[in-house]
Amino acid sequence: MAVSEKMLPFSYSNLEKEAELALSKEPFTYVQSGAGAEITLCENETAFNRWAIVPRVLKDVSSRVLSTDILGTHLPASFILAPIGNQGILHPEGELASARAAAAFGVPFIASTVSTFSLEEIAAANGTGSRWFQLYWSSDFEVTASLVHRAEKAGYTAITVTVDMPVVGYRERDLDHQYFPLALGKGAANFLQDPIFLSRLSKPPAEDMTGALAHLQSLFFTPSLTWEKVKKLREITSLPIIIKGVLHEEDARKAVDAGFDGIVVSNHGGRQLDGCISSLDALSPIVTAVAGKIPVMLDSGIRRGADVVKALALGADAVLLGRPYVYGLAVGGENGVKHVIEQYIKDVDTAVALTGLTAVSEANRGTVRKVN
Ligand SMILES: Cc1cc2nc3c(=O)[nH]c(=O)nc-3n(C[C@H](O)[C@H](O)[C@H](O)COP(=O)(O)O)c2cc1C
Ligand SMILES: CCCCCCC(=O)C(=O)O
Repeated sequence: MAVSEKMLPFSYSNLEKEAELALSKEPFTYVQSGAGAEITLCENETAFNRWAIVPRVLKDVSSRVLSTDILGTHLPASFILAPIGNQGILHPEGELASARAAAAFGVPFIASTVSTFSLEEIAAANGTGSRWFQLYWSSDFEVTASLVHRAEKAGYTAITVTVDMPVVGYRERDLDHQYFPLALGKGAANFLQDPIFLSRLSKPPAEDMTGALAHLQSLFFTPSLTWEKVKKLREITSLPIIIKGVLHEEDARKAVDAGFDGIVVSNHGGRQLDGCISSLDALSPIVTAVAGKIPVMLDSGIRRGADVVKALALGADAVLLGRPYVYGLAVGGENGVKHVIEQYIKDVDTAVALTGLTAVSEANRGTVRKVN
């Protein structure tokens, strides 16, 4: 029986196990692992267990609204697919398969700067679906601007700038394997098709791929990035700009003051600073600081429908789904991602009904209680 015909797992843990069977150890570890001792990776999930939903009964939940709109983008079940780079290490169709699956359900897809396929190829696969572009700020500003302009032209409707990677996290298990997909060229498509990037090379990639990838590595990180510099994005795009990777409420205030349009509370799935706060624990002070001025989204640790309800109850406007959908990709390509999306929609719907809500917008602080 072909993988795509097999019954795909419903539980996150079985999906992860199937992905492990489908992949060789290096790419599987790249997705599964976190930084350091993986305390934060683990905390991202256990933080959800410290909150319990306190359901209401006899509320007539026969009709339920799961959708929300964020910055002009419709989210059918209050989640978006998170930017995940290098998806070609998981399946030959990589982001193309994920973007097609997202479009089939009308779920927005965030394409990473370090995708295996270029943002134009992903846009073509996503078709009439909705998509945002995730930006890693390049130390060559003209390359950054070029990526943003290409994203605008290709129908991306928001820019999500990830700010939690001034340097890469100390990912011990990837170091053990000496496995770095960016260095292998698995996330280079956007650069190798960029006229400004290409103009910087002394030889075209076809003649010197090693040199092209070395140049990419040399401009990829910008540890000198500041609020002042990132504000320059406003001068080069009229699209909404969302800051991803905020954990401190003071930074959330700065994002509002700097005129950004949204925040993603995220610790990058525990892949950057091990020992930092879980996203869920960071959420409430940020929601208070932002005071409804801009949307607040959350990722890192969303594994089931009840997690979505808990995040919304604690003030998130929507969530990003990360590892689960790329495990689906590894196990079954486009069908695998479709399966995961379908199950999350059903699971959110079930959790909403059993919480006693008729719409996700009804989730509030009274929906949950801190239990330990
Ligand atoms: C394999 C992998 C690659 C990732 N690549 C990116 C990326 O290119 N850009 C980005 O902003 N975040 C990236 N992230 C972080 C995700 O967007 C998201 O914050 C994280 O997956 C959330 O944690 P969770 O998957 O455990 O829920 C990546 C995460 C994983 C697991
Ligand atoms: C050199 C590290 C680049 C990593 C880009 C993808 C990503 O964000 C990740 O977490 O992995």
